[in-house]
Amino acid sequence: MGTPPGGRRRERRRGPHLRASRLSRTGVLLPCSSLQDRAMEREVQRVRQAFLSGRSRPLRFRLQQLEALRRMVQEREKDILAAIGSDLCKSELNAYTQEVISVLGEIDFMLENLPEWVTAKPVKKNLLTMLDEAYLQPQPLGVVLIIGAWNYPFVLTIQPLIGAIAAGNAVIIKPSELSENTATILAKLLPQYLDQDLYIVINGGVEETTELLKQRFDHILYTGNTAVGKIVMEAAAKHLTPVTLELGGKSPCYIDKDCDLDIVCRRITWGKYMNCGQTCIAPDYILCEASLQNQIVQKIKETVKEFYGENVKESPDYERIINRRHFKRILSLLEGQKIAFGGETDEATRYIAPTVLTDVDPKTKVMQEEIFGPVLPIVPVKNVDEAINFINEREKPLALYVFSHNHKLIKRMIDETSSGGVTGNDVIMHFMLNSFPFGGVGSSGMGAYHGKHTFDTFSHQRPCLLKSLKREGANKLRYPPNSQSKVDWGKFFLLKRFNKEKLGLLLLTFLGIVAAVLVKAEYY
Ligand SMILES: NC(=O)c1ccc[n+]([C@@H]2O[C@H](COP(=O)([O-])OP(=O)(O)OC[C@H]3O[C@@H](n4cnc5c(N)ncnc54)[C@H](O)[C@@H]3O)[C@@H](O)[C@H]2O)c1
Ligand SMILES: CCCCCCCCCCCCCCCC=O
Repeated sequence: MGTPPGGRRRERRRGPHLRASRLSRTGVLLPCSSLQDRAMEREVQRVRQAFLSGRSRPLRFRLQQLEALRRMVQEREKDILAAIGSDLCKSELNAYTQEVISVLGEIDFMLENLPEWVTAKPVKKNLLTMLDEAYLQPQPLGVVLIIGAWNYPFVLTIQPLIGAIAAGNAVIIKPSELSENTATILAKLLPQYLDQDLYIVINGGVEETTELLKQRFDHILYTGNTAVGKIVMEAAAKHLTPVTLELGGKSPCYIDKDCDLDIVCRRITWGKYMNCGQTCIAPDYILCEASLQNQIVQKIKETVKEFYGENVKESPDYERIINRRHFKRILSLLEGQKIAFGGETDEATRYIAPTVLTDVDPKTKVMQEEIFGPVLPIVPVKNVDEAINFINEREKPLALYVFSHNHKLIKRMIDETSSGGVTGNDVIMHFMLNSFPFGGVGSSGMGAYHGKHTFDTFSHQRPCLLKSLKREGANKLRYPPNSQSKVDWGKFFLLKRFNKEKLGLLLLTFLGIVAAVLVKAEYY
């Protein structure tokens, strides 16, 4: 079990940390001044120089760095779990299953598949290129910036890093300052295991992030809220830097009458109250027929007792809200609502009990913003049609959940709505399958990562066509002066069409057969 949240004492510690406005990299602290701005620029330059040295590119080097990262996680596991524990009041066991497992799994997956992914892939050729070499070569983008989130501060920062290293990039990692213990441990450990010039950690708050975003990167992957996502994208646009935005939204959960409510409520309770509701893909609210409401409340209540015991506050499996700002924000969502159970809070420890709200009016505040806390509103709807309309009238969510024995209903819900990802008859679990791209759509984000998708996000698929300086006769067809005969040849080569009235038809046909045979021989 990590250090319990220190309430006011911890809040005070975080204040000066931000005001000091320090750029800390491997323990380097700088004064708050324009000197710092130039220091930021120099740091990015230093990383770029390291990238330009070319040493991040060889497969052997990437594999070594990934192995070193795995060693770091294994050797310093206790320190990492303690840091996550202190930030979110999370037990070591939960920190391990919710964060460390995914990181280790992702590293293993990369190590296993990277040799194949980095290999150039031949592409299908046409008649114009049949004698040439044509392939796609994945190449690193350059210097990428990863801005991590605080709610799963380890996995949401390190998982993108794994793919960025695998793709051969240099990386600047900016952990969230809200999860300050994890940010500190990352700044301490990563330079001990990874190349210190290619992969650096810059810690700081809004001021440092703002300064960092003025620099030029070759890609930015940001995880966090939609408002800051827009700031990141605006800053990136100044340099035409591509972005991956892993944002949030209100992920709906539709419960059909035809289902096993015991199991449904157990799965929803797990996904909603894990990490005290601070999960980007947690079910945000429930849509169901009014007749189901009371049963759902009763079953979630029973499950909460089964999971966390009589006294949730004492459970090692129940976390706390990250800071006082978010604690107060969540409390304000309860105003005027019918609390079916839960609702107990403790400001000193930022505890909010697992809470369910019933008969929630969609116009109230709790239905206007992502909750990101352990509060579960139930909004009654007449039927699945109304549920689909309800979802489609709102911003596209990061996740969608639908529970039913009726497979056709689940398929219909998928066909007629849009969201980043979907899990049918469960919650959260699509995050755990790394063959899926993880990301949002519309206001819940753009781009995606996990597994090969992270490698692709941080790679440029470079089309390479290698010709010979011989065979100039055929190339003359495209040089001026143009003629009808050249156009006919062009049609033949590119459109596989030829003018039947023209002489030479027989010759073209013959050439076509020869070309087809050659292409086949070249391609297979
Ligand atoms: N899609 C995902 O994978 C994913 C994962 C985790 C969280 N999220 C989303 O993140 C949100 C929760 O994050 P939050 O809203 O509590 O974050 P927050 O408001 O607490 O701050 C997020 C970060 O943004 C930075 N920031 C704030 N203002 C800034 C500015 N003007 N310029 C530059 N940087 C600035 C802060 O330094 C901080 O590190 C939720 O919407 C959640 O769904 C998404
Ligand atoms: C023992 C079984 C292991 C299964 C573990 C499932 C853990 C789920 C962890 C979910 C992490 C979710 C991260 C979501 C990102 C957005 O906030």
